Amino acid sequence: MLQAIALTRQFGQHKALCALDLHVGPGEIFCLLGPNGAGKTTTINCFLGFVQPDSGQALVNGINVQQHREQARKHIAYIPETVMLYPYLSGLENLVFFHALTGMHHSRQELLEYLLRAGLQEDAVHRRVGGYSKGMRQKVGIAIATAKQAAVLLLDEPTSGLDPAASNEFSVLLQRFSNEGRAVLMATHDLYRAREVASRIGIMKHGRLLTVMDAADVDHYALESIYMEHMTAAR
Ligand SMILES: Nc1ncnc2c1ncn2[C@@H]1O[C@H](COP(=O)(O)OP(=O)(O)OP(=O)(O)O)[C@@H](O)[C@H]1O
Repeated sequence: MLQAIALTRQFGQHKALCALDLHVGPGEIFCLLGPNGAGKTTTINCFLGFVQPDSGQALVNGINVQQHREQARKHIAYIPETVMLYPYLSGLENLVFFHALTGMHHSRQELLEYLLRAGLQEDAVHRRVGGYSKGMRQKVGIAIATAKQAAVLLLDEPTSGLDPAASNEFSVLLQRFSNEGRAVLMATHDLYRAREVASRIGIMKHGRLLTVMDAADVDHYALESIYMEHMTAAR
């Protein structure tokens, strides 16, 4: 569903991505770990078509993003670290607005149900988003993503700043995405959450994917230890 083939991108003299190969299949949750500047966001931005690779390919459902950006984007839902919403509109009004942009046509009632399924409290649905917490805004983001019914979900540090309960609820929602056969690629600094939710975990550094492991094969301590080994190694 998601494939990076020798994805390479340089900014000035700096190599942000060095021949990155990555594959995320249907129903998989792939968590990308790595220090600041490792290239996680650049990878996601290549799949979104925000960044053009110098060489290599980013494929979404077999569609080359660089050649057919709009077509590829139809298959993608994206949740950034901070979901940008209209503060003077309610959660439901935001969802109605952003959903209309996808060209799909769910009824208001159906969209309301998407919001509730994303975990937004019923009494918040009609309140202005300006008064929402970060976790509540993320839930609207999840509802926008689920209502789009995209095959692929891209997330860039979606749980940063969420309290543990909200972060846990977020994991449950990701699991639901995965159970529906969607592919999920999530960049995160949260080793604990990655271990909890991922099917596979990749560690990036200096634009390279250093290792990929099945989450089931490591416990939290082992993951932290593998991560630290890579961070302290010369390369
Ligand atoms: N538009 C840009 N112009 C110049 N350099 C950039 C640009 N985008 C990314 N970079 C550089 O590419 C490298 C990788 O950045 P990227 O944002 O992909 O890292 P990251 O792993 O997501 O980091 P973080 O965990 O801090 O979000 C960094 O050195 C960054 O400064």
